[in-house]
Amino acid sequence: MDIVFINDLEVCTVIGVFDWEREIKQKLIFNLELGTDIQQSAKTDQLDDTLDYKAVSHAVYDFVEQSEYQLVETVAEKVAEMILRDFPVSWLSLRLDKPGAVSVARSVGVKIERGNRL
Ligand SMILES: Nc1nc2c(c(=O)[nH]1)N=C([C@H](O)[C@@H](O)CO)CN2
Repeated sequence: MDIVFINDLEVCTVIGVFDWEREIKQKLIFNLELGTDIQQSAKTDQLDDTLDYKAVSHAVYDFVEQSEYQLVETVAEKVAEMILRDFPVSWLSLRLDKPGAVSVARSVGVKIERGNRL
């Protein structure tokens, strides 16, 4: 299995459990490892034959920007479901940071793995 990665994708969105958090937008940062097969595209040198990291990045950005979940867990799960459904990805690792959410920590968040490693 090969990996296409996306680092430090930032999205401002409604996220959080407290009343004040429903009134503002906060930054979420995504780091993704996407399991796919890059061998065909390496032979043909054609974008159509690979996982387009630009297309995935914009799909994640648009999905999260329009979402209004309370927990980072839910955002992570829904983004993982969308990627596995809409792109040629068999397995993924997703780290979601909510920087500044806890005053005594630089960042907090979740990391999940979904799908099957081929
Ligand atoms: N495991 C989680 N813990 C907490 C979350 C969360 O999404 N997952 N969220 C909050 C609040 O929204 C917090 O980010 C506000 O500072 C608290 N704990």
